[in-house]
Amino acid sequence: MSLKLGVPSKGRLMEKTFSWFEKRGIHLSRSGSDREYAGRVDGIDGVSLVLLSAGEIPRELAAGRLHLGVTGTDLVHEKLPRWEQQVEELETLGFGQADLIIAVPRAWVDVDTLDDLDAAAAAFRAHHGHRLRIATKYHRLVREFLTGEGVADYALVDSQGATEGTVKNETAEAIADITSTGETLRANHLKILSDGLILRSQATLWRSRVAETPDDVRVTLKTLLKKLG
Ligand SMILES: Nc1ncnc2c1ncn2[C@@H]1O[C@H](COP(=O)(O)OP(=O)(O)OP(=O)(O)O)[C@@H](O)[C@H]1O
Ligand SMILES: O=P(O)(O)OC[C@H]1O[C@H](OP(=O)(O)OP(=O)(O)O)[C@H](O)[C@@H]1O
Repeated sequence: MSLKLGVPSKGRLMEKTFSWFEKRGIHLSRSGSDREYAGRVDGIDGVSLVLLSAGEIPRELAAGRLHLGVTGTDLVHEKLPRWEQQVEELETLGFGQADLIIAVPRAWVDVDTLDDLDAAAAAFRAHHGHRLRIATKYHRLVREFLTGEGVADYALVDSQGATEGTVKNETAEAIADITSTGETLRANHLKILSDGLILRSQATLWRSRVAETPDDVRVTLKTLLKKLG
């Protein structure tokens, strides 16, 4: 049996993950055409590369179909309830840094904190007859955070991309999304609440706690982790 290593199949996370491994003597590459999601591993025997969406890596680790996987902290915490029981964080990789935050329109001059948001939400409901809408793909993390902070009078609306645009498009009044440089927020006239940081995320190497690990895989894992330092 081979050790299955899951890596994001495209974009910045894939390229940076490939270079991170390369620096440690392990060459990961996509085999075949640009559009073919098959991979190869040179520099160590017994490891198969599985290329898949960053968002699916947590589930595959938790199902034991991957032994190791690279994906963001945000995706593991969002997708896996009690994630510590299912995966072990082996190493943070120093890229893919992004903050999950709550942001509101810059024009809301009286709303700078979660308390202000809570007050605005009550006023919004009284005025519009429905709850203030927060667009996000991070449903679990946002709910847990707002419950902990005592904010209750809102509704989450699902947004799987271009989340900052939902305010302009009038499908939400506020958003909870990842920000890195802050450019997308600025371009969409949004501001982060001063106490609206939910989670700091970065690309991380995770080990499945449930994947079947026969002796040959155990030996490969040991060799690999030694190389990765
Ligand atoms: N602007 C950014 N800068 C740095 N990291 C980011 C940025 N946006 C997202 N990320 C991180 O990259 C990882 C992958 O996010 P992304 O939303 O692209 O994955 P995904 O949902 O699997 O995408 P897809 O389904 O399109 O492959 C997440 O951990 C996220 O925190
Ligand atoms: O703070 P910034 O540097 O501007 O980066 C933040 C943006 O990056 C991510 O989007 P992505 O490019 O992955 O596209 P998406 O909207 O389809 O998720 C994230 O969802 C933000 O929209």
